[in-house]
Amino acid sequence: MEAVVDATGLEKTYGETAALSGASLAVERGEVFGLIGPNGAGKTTLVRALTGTTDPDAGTAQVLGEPPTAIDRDRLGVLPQDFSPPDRLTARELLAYYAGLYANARDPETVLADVGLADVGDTWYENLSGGQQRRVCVGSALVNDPDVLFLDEPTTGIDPAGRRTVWELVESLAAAGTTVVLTTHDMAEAERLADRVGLLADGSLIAHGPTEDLIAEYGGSSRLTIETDAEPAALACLSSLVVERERDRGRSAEPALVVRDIDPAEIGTVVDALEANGIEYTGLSWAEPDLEDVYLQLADETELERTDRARDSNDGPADDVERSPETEPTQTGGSA
Ligand SMILES: Nc1ncnc2c1ncn2[C@@H]1O[C@H](COP(=O)(O)OP(=O)(O)OP(=O)(O)O)[C@@H](O)[C@H]1O
Repeated sequence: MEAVVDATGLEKTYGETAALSGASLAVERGEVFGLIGPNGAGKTTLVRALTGTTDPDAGTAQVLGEPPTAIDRDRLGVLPQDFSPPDRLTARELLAYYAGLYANARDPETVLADVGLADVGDTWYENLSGGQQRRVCVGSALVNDPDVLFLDEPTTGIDPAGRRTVWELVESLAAAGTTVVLTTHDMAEAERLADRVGLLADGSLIAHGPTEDLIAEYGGSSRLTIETDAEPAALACLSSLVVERERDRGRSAEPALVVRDIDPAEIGTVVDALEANGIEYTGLSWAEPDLEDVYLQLADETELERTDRARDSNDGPADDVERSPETEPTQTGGSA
């Protein structure tokens, strides 16, 4: 299939900082590609290199078969992370203004409704809430009905209902054939929207693939989390299972007991064992691994690698240093 976005070996350095260090990626027509990665990983720089708003120091990028600076602007939609339109125009006027810049723009009224802002269309941009402002920005990025749409953290600051509105909009655009590249820190957003996800760390794509493949490869096992004040007794009565004390991300800052690799059908056995031993618990939740597990696993590996590299450079030449298998990169500089 034809790659609509095609980048190889992109490098970009700001002073001492390597924002991109050999990033490669290929996105096919009609695909939604989600870019995830820690703060400072290089996501925005990659989007900027792909949309012609920054020149890479090395490497090549093509969008729709052209260098990014040569693309017909009617075919490209870009929502920068820090887009700020004029304050003293209403949401409706802003969308009409941006529509007016293109030969074949969508009807701005339809776009206003699509981003869920029909009832605040006459409010000045400066008086819209942060989430409403971001929705106007999303609308203005796609008002030209682009063939390729880059969205840099499109839903930051948008409430859960508004986020769903934007997700549905992206889904309907993708269904109609628009190629979408989006960066996000919201793993649910990447999991829901992206056909493929790429994890960027230290300026290169260290893993990429369909979400389910990444979860199968890096996500680990299912877990049953048990919150109880009687941890020693619970550990003793569940001694036939693999139980560890872990922080259950997203719920409580306190570590809890976690039974790993457990089938939902076995939850009853655990509950029976706890009750038979008179162990009270305040919470019991089961979860399958998801993209957040992949992210945390790979981010941990990257951190380990970075520590390793720093230690090697302090120790002198790395050639004679033996690395443990746990700290080997999972995939480096691969092309998505
Ligand atoms: N114009 C610039 N001048 C100097 N340094 C920059 C510039 N743009 C980016 N950087 C640096 O390059 C690195 C990558 O930044 P980038 O904004 O691409 O990361 P990101 O993955 O988008 O981060 P975030 O998730 O926080 O948005 C960071 O260390 C950043 O400080």
